[in-house]
Amino acid sequence: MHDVKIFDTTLRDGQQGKGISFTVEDKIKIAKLLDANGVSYIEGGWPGASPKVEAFFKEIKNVELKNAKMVAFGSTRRASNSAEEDVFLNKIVQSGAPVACIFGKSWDLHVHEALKISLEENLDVIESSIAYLKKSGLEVFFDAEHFFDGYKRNPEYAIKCLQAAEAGGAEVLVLCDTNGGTMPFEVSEIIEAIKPQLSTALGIHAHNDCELAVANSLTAVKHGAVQVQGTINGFGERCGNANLCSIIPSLKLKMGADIVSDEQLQALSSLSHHVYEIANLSPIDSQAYVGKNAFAHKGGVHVSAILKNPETYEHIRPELVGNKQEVTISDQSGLSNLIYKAEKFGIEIDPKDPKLKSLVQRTKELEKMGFTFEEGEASFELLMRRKLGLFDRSFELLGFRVIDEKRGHDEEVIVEATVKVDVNGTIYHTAAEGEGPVDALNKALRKVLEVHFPQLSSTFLTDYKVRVLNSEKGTSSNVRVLIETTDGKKTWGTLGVSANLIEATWKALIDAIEYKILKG
Ligand SMILES: CC(=O)SCCNC(=O)CCNC(=O)[C@H](O)C(C)(C)COP(=O)(O)OP(=O)(O)OC[C@H]1O[C@@H](n2cnc3c(N)ncnc32)[C@H](O)[C@@H]1OP(=O)(O)O
Ligand SMILES: CC(=O)C(=O)O
Repeated sequence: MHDVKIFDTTLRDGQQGKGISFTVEDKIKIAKLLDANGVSYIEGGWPGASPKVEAFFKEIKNVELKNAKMVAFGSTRRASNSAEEDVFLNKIVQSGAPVACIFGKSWDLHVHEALKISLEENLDVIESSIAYLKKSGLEVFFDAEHFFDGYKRNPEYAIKCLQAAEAGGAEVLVLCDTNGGTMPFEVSEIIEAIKPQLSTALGIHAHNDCELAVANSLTAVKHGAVQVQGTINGFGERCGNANLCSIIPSLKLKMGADIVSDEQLQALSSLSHHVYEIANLSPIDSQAYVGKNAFAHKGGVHVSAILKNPETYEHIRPELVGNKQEVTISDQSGLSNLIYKAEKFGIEIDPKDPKLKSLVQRTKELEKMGFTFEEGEASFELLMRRKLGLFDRSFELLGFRVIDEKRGHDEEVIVEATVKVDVNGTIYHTAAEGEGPVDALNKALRKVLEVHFPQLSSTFLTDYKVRVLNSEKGTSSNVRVLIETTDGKKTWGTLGVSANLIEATWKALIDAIEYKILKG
């Protein structure tokens, strides 16, 4: 495989995605991560477009980058002025970035409709803009905007635009699928058709409007492209840009391109999550390679096979990209799912133990009632231990009562819970007020339990979700309550199902507490 360079545009095109806005500090953090992860070029933004971009370029000069070069983005010059006079081209030069990437028109429609200049004038605009940046000492890439659409309408003119960029001295001619509507077979055909007419290296910049940006990028590389532009997690305008979190492992593991080291590849999942966190977005669990579910197995047939050999249902070992294998428990589980989980929980089992078969059945019955153990794994571990005779309750409930009292439209609700429990033969009766019924119950219960089990004092609820299961029954529907609890180090999920919201909550709460007591 020929040499391929990764060009990241998360900080420029990625930020053109709706809902994504990075501060200068965010951009510095991301640039450092990209550099550490082996990216060759980092496009920092369009100097002159916003003061934030200029502040970024000023700030990034103080950061020592080990792998990557900074790139300043912009457009070809305005037709009404020379390149030397062009405000934006001069902003690129002043940014201090050693590399410039400018976009220019290669679709005649855009020249006529958007720029409103002649086709000849546009060729001069492209060549003179690039020549000026080259003369200013920069490495220059030309983003041929709408190249594939332009080529399909007027191939001669689209090629002339690339040749004008070549004449100006561009180091790489980047073919842009700006509207994201090109098919991979078109990318193959068009690249093969233009190659003989050019002597400059090609790059690819694909958008994801047909969910093909990654496929188009890899196809372009297969046909000789030496630069792939994309963004972390595929952030970008409309449906996003080509996702580098898929392109990097595909290039390295499937196409043999030596673009990042093994260690950098292992940091990919973490890079993806960091960038989501900085962008204040929730990660997409089903994301290829780096998503939480990318190697999660649910069907019993799959789990049975991966226990024998993971290659049966995994296209790569998850550790190569810093991800991990997971097995979930559901109504589609078989004995193999349970065996896998038992090992994970540290429970020694005899696979022939008939209790396991009855646990598979019980799991399916509970799932039918509305339990989803995929999210309530701690509840499943307790169920498994109970079924195998490996778990005794730490306390017995003798009763609880929750009172909600409201005495007028504008009055606050007063909530009080009383709890009666037996701990090691001693009976306790406690009461507490709370912000709501869950809070009051939790407080009343903890008054007793934290005395006997001090480890509980470090635990608190981080999430509480309620889902109505059979909504056609209206207010008498079953509800599922999912609780997430943490002790600061570990987080675990528990659940309860009932037609009564308080009862469903109680079950989830008790499992959360029992789980912590069990784990010490
Ligand atoms: C495919 C891409 O993603 S390209 C990058 C797109 N990103 C952005 O646009 C984000 C940053 N942009 C901006 O902040 C602003 O658009 C600016 C500062 C660049 C320009 O702002 P304004 O001068 O107010 O112009 P406005 O945004 O209304 O229109 C864009 C202008 O650029 C011109 N233009 C578009 N492409 C090019 C090009 N390749 N070369 C030269 N001029 C171009 C348009 O014809 C239009 O000019 P006009 O005002 O004479 O009609
Ligand atoms: C240049 C660019 O961002 C595009 O054509 O999509």
